[in-house]
Amino acid sequence: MIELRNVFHSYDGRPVLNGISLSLAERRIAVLGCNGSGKSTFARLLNGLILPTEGEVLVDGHDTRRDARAARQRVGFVFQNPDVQIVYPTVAEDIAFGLKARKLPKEEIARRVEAVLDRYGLGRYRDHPAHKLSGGEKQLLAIAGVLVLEPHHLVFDEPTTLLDLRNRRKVIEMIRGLSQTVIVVTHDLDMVREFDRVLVLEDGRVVADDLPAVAVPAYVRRLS
Ligand SMILES: Nc1ncnc2c1ncn2[C@@H]1O[C@H](COP(=O)(O)OP(=O)(O)OP(=O)(O)O)[C@@H](O)[C@H]1O
Repeated sequence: MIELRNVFHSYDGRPVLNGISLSLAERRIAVLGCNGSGKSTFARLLNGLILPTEGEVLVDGHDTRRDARAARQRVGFVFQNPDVQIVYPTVAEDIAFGLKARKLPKEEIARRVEAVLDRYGLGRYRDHPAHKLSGGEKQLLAIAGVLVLEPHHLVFDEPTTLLDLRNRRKVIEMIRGLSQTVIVVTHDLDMVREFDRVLVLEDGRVVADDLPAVAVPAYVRRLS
């Protein structure tokens, strides 16, 4: 479970999140909101990429400030743009990167990389230059590179925004098949219809927190 306790965040003294308290335990949680409402800031607080200006974020009881490493290892983060996440020349090397950083034995790294390549249909790209993949394939690679680390929770920041229809479907399928808790920031209202919970942010506050059937229409009404 990820818990936010009276969380505030400001950039250079300008408040962006204003006193959010939530327990996130459902398997599929979406975060909706207009541009600038604070969604990315919210998402980044969940794995300690950003620390709250005030308040606390706890990941399975680990405080992202005091126990940053343990908190971070539990929450995988997938950025909107996979280019910021892909750092190594080939697909297999890129997936292995996070495991090497954790100093796991070579055999275990090889085993886990192969398992993820197979599972997500990336096997044929094993030795392929990562920068030559299509946008959708890059997004799948970025997700695979996070999943290989076996996080308990996954945060996606607008995972389908840059994708065409076919790749959008692939990524949605991939997310659907995950066993972890998944928190997705998105503008994709279709994707969230099957989720367990939808949060709507406005000016850094949660203005709706409900099942999709209730929260999505509430969000659409607020837009009009
Ligand atoms: N690093 C930063 N420094 C200063 N201001 C920032 C920074 N990151 C975000 N902001 C500002 O904080 C506010 C909230 O930004 P945030 O990216 O969290 O919103 P968002 O809901 O994800 O928006 P979008 O849908 O456009 O991605 C915006 O006004 C933004 O300009």
